[in-house]
Amino acid sequence: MSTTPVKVAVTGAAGQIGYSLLFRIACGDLLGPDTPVQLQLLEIEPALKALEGTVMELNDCAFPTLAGVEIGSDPNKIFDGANLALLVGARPRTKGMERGDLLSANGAIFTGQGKALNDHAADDIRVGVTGNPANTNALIASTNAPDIPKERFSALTRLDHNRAISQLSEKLGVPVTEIKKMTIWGNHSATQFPDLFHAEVDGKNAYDAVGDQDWYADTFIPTVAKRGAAIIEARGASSAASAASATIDAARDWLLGSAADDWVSMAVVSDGSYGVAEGIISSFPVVTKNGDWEIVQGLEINDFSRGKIDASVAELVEERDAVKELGLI
Ligand SMILES: NC(=O)C1=CN([C@@H]2O[C@H](COP(=O)(O)OP(=O)(O)OC[C@H]3O[C@@H](n4cnc5c(N)ncnc54)[C@H](O)[C@@H]3O)[C@@H](O)[C@H]2O)C=CC1
Ligand SMILES: O=C([O-])CC(=O)C(=O)O
Repeated sequence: MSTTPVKVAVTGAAGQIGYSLLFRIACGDLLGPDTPVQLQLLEIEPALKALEGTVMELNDCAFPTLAGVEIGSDPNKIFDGANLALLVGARPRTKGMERGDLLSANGAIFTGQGKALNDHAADDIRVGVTGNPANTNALIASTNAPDIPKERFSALTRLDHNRAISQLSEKLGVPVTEIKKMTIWGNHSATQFPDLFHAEVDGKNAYDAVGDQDWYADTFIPTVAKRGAAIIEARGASSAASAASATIDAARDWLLGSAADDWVSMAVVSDGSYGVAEGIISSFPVVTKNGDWEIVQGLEINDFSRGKIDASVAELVEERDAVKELGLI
């Protein structure tokens, strides 16, 4: 095992996603069995007592990869020297809300955290935002961290990506391992566009394998895009273990690389590719390597996809304008 621990900061550590995420990171699911991790956990003051209990449990697991745990409510201290920051801490929506309704409640969290990351994180910092509305919160954090390259911020659409794979696997009766090149475009919201036109099932085109435009448009897309709401309806609380799992998948692939015959969905700063407004944080198909990502280029976008991508991008532009109005960026 290498000796220098990777410092992983997690915010909202006492929340429900945190309760799953911390144990997965600590046991090596993020960086593998040979890389020790130091957890640096941020919570608001009233939640620190509960977090102390979680830390007791982390210690009780005696994970060989867990080098240490620090907790606190000051982002300037908790982000000090962090190599990876997973920004989960934010209010979840409840029944009947859209994630965008959380902008005014959660947006301000990401200004202060962006500044603290800017001033204290390690030079190689990567920042993954899970807290909703994730894309625009990532934009707020990035804008408030002008010294950190914009490419170091991403928002989580990997849960949507995994949901799309799972739904397709169920429909076609194939294992999830046979499904490659899934893409979520746009916002982590009900306007997101899960794209089957470029996905593959056992090497063949997924849209053709389904062969049913009505199922694609009227069942698959809304099921994936509204899965978060369906889980809130069923569980009475928003998805937690699956969100933690996707947060791990996304960070692991970003740092360690995506598979050679596949790509992943990540919301990253747009360079204008595929006509997506420059500067917003929108989900694309990306390949990753050593902590860097590249948008997959050259995919043909048909009229159906164009309309869906444009609608989701329009929503992101509206969210950007709203947080500008609120003085957060
Ligand atoms: N992008 C995605 O795919 C998903 C995103 N989410 C979002 O993740 C966020 C967290 O969800 P849960 O863990 O279920 O919520 P939760 O309410 O169980 O936990 C959130 C935690 O964040 C803490 N917190 C609040 N303000 C903070 C601050 N300024 N600094 C540090 N910690 C702070 C709270 O004290 C709480 O412990 C929500 O916004 C939720 O909507 C949830 C599922 C999927
Ligand atoms: O739906 C929500 O509010 C939580 C979330 O982001 C998801 O499950 O995708």
